[in-house]
Amino acid sequence: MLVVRDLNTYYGNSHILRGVHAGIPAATSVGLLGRNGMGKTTLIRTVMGYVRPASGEVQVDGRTVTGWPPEKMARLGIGYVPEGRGIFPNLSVRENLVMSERAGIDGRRAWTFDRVMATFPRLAERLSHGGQQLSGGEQQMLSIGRALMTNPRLLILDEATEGLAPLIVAEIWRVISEIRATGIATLIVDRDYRKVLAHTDLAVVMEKGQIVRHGASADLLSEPKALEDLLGV
Ligand SMILES: Nc1ncnc2c1ncn2[C@@H]1O[C@H](COP(=O)(O)OP(=O)(O)OP(=O)(O)O)[C@@H](O)[C@H]1O
Repeated sequence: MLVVRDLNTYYGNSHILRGVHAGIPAATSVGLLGRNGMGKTTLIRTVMGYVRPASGEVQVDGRTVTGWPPEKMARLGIGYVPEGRGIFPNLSVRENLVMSERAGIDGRRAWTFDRVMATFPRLAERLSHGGQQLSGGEQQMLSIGRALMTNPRLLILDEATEGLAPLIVAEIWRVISEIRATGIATLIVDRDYRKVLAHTDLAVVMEKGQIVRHGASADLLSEPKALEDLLGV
C-alpha cells in the first residue's frame, strides 16, 4: 500500500536519504533496522510529510502523495507514533484519545475508545489525568492509543519502547502483536532487533541513507554474520 521510490532527503547540505526504494504491502508488518544515524527516522519523517524530499516519490495505493502534510497522510490511514511520543501534555488521557477518534478510510471503526481502554487497562485507570502526569510508559501507551483511535491501515512505530522499564516494554510488544493480528500493517523501528524480527514479516536494513538489505525477517534472524555486518550486533 505504501511505496517510496528513489527518495533523496537533505538536512541543509547533508545528504541523508540517498535514493531509498522500499514498500509496505497491505496488512504486512515491516521492521526497519539499522545502526544509529543511518536515516530511519528521516525516512519516516519524509514519508509522513514532516520533511520534504529533494527528489523521489511517495505513493499510497498507487497515488503520488510526495510532500503531503502529516494531517493529509493521516487521513489516508497512516498512523504515526513518533520517537519521543506525540501526546498533548495539557489535555487529559480521555481528551487525548477522543480528539483523535476517526473512522478508517474504509469507514470502519474497529478501534473504539472502549477497545483502546480494554487494550491499555492502565490508561483506563487514569482517564482524567493530564498527559504530563503520566509515566513515560503510560505516555507511550497513550500515544499508541491515539494512533489506533484513527483506525489506521498502517501504523508506524518509531522507538516505541525507548527508555521504558522491562515490564512496560513487554506490554508494548504484546500490544504490537495484537495490532498486527488485526490486519493493520506496521512499520517498526526499535533498538531490540530480535524483537523487531520476531514481530515482523519483512525486514529492511538501512545503512548511510540507503536500503542495503530486504527480505523475510525470519531469514535475517537466522544469519548472525549479516546481523553483525549490518547492525554491529
Ligand atoms: N533535524 C536535523 N538536522 C540536521 N541533521 C539531522 C537532523 N535530524 C537528523 N539528522 C542527521 O541525519 C542523520 C540520520 O538521522 P536519523 O535520525 O534519520 O537516523 P536514525 O537511523 O533514525 O538513527 P537514530 O536511531 O539515532 O534515531 C544523522 O546523521 C543525524 O545526525
